[in-house]
Amino acid sequence: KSFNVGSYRRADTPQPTADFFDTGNAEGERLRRAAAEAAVHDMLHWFEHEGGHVGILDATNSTRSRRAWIEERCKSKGYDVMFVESKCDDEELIMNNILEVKTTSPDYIGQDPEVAARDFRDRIRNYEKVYETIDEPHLTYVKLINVSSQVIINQVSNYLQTRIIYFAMNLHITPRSIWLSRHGESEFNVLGKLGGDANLSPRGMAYAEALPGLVKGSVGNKDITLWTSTMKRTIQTVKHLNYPKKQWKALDELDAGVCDGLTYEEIEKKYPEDFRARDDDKYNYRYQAGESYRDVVIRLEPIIMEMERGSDIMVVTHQAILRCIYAYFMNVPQDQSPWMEIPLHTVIKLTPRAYGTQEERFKANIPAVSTFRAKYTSANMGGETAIVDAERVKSPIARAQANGVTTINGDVEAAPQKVEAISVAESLGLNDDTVVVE
Ligand SMILES: O=P(O)(O)OC[C@H]1O[C@@](CO)(OP(=O)(O)O)[C@@H](O)[C@@H]1O
Repeated sequence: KSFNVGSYRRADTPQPTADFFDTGNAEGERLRRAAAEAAVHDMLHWFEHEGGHVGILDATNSTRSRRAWIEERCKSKGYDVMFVESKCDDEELIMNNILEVKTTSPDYIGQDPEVAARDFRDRIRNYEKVYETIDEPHLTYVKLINVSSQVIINQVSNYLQTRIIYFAMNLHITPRSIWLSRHGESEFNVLGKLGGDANLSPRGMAYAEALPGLVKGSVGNKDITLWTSTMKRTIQTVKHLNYPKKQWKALDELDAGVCDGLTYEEIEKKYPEDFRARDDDKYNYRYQAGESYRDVVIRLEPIIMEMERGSDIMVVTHQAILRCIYAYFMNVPQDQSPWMEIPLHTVIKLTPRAYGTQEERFKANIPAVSTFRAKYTSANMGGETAIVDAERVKSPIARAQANGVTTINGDVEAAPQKVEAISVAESLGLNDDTVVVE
């Protein structure tokens, strides 16, 4: 979990000018100190009382005294500290950073970009006055110079620290985008069956044909690389795209083990306990002889690392895999990520920026079944929780879907649990125009 001192400071001082960061400004110093103390306090509280494991204190800890204070606060509670310093003296990189900050930082929203750029330069000068690069021999640190053209490490002693170094070395700041799509609708999707290695349905093939046109506008002349899983449905989906292609086993769909090839309804009948257990904790539930979302996240590590290292990439893969990749870039909590709706026949474009990832969606006008199934609660039976769950999802169609009705471009098709779907739809006040159950 990240504790960004800037956002604590913004609670009092949303858009300070550069003078605020001058150490001669007593009030600025006091407020900055208070923000840092609040962030450290919350981080330690999170470790002690909320089961936190790895906290990131995101701040300009750029003096020896500040680092000593952080070390003392953490060590006194028994927590290890590792510092990551990003040092930059390459003028071009600094200019790029200023451009990025003035367009995306909440400190400069709504301001004249030129004024923002000048102010940020002055702020850097104020930081420089007191800056002491990290070189304390006893501290654990990684120092990245000019992004990662030089990397200095010190007192590294455990596995997690080496992973952090590896990750930091793969980061870059060259602008790029990532296009994500599920494969086109498959024959298994139409039947409601999980897993397998089915071919695309005729509508899935139509999506494959439409894909070049769908991405053309946003990809333009960029040299993108196309990644798929090793499964037929993703390979068939990229058939008409003319970019270099690479297949990754690590992008194959979550392995449903003994449930592979079954529908959700069949699983519920055959393995009722498993079915419930998965709904209770979908992130951690591991299919018998198969995988959990947690397992998938671990096997995706090399993919994520390559994505961080690389340039423009389009990834065509599966529902569960896309949930994990999307959650990584969009910061979706673990317990929510397996329940996200990632519709078929839609391209999601993600553009990582300094202060968060921008998202755009391009929907092909080709109908597809919905493979989304909501958590099994008494909501499915139209009970009290139906109301709670229904409020969580916004539109009437999404509400119907969340309760087991499958949607095709506005028409609602055969519901897996027809009777429940009708009663839930009625209890939600959906009218005949919205819900058609065959
Ligand atoms: O974790 P849940 O929500 O079951 O979603 C994963 C499922 O999505 C599916 C579709 O239902 O992916 P896919 O589109 O790759 O076929 C299943 O194969 C897979 O088991």
